[in-house]
Amino acid sequence: MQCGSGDEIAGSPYLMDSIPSSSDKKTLKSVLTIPRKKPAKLDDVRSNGWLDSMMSSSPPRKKILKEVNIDVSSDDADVTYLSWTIKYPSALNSFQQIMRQARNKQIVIFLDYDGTLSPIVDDPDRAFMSNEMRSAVRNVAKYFPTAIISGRRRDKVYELVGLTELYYAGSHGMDIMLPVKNMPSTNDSKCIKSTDQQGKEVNLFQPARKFLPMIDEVFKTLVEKTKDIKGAKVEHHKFCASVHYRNVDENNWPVVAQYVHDILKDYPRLRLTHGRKVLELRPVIDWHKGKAVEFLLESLGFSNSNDVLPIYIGDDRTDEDAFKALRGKYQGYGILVSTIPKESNAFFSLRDPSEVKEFLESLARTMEDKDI
Ligand SMILES: O=P(O)(O)OC[C@H]1O[C@H](O[C@H]2O[C@H](CO)[C@@H](O)[C@H](O)[C@H]2O)[C@H](O)[C@@H](O)[C@@H]1O
Repeated sequence: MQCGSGDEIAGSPYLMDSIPSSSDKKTLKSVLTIPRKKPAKLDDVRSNGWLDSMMSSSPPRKKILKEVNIDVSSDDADVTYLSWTIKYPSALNSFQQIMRQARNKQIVIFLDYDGTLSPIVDDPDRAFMSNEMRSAVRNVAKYFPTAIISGRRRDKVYELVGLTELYYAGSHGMDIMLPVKNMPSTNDSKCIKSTDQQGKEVNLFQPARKFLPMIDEVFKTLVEKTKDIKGAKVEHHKFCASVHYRNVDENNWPVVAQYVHDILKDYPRLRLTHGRKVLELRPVIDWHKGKAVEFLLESLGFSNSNDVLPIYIGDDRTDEDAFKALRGKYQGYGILVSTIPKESNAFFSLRDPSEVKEFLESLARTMEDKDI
């Protein structure tokens, strides 16, 4: 990726005041997308590794292979992928092995949403899951407790999935809804009573509640700061906020990053995580998708690790916390969804949401066959 040099962007704060000559239309186009008031300097994000992380986040498969000097002919790409699956075998090819491991145990399914149940698309508001995927999830939930653990806000992910029979955790696990009977300690200050979409009484576990006003404030600041950056999009996820740069001209990525970096300096109790072409600001509390998985397992009555086989399917860096957690006490299986080889704490792999659907269908079919 070509990032703009510091000089290109660190000139006058009012770039539009000096219009380039008509022969330089390309430059004009890129200048037009640069915000009028930009951060004073971009040095921090050039030296702290943020830009490298942003560049390597969710790259197209061809680009990655090119960057590591692999000829991008599809045959070679397939060979590279196949050798990677020696370390992270396909969960489809390993299905019988997984089933053998699950003998006499209760399988519990955890699913990430974006990139796992729905394909990655440019507009986060249009990341819909297919009806076929919805039926696959519905069928699997008939036999196994099933939870969705998403970076999105809980009500949004519920709206996208639309299945009442699942457990939902939003904001990277910082907002978990459970039936009243499942909440371990209702006296806990992190738990509050509420009602679900059907008016049923539920408990909410929200370990970052006190951060709500701070996230509101940061969200507003982010919206204001990035409003002139073409393609930038800020999302409020209740307990965290996201700044998307997927649709921002690459020359402006340092500007986006520096804004976020500058805001974080004013909020030492927030930290940054990188997702797929998204920067996420979240509370510094020791809570993430891995903790949420452990919390759900305990709340659902599976604290005896010998009785349960948890399976977590996800595609993002934030899912790594869950993969890592499953390698501990529970000896469960993380399944990484990826079309490109990458290092992971997962055990198995699946290429894309269509393989996720196939895997879920196989799980449900195995149980249906037992029912007959
Ligand atoms: O934990 P997840 O359910 O995977 O949520 C992670 C982030 O997903 C969304 O962004 C990602 O998907 C978008 C739609 O395909 C895509 O446009 C974006 O580039 C991806 O980062 C969501 O919008 C984020 O806020 C979530 O944190």
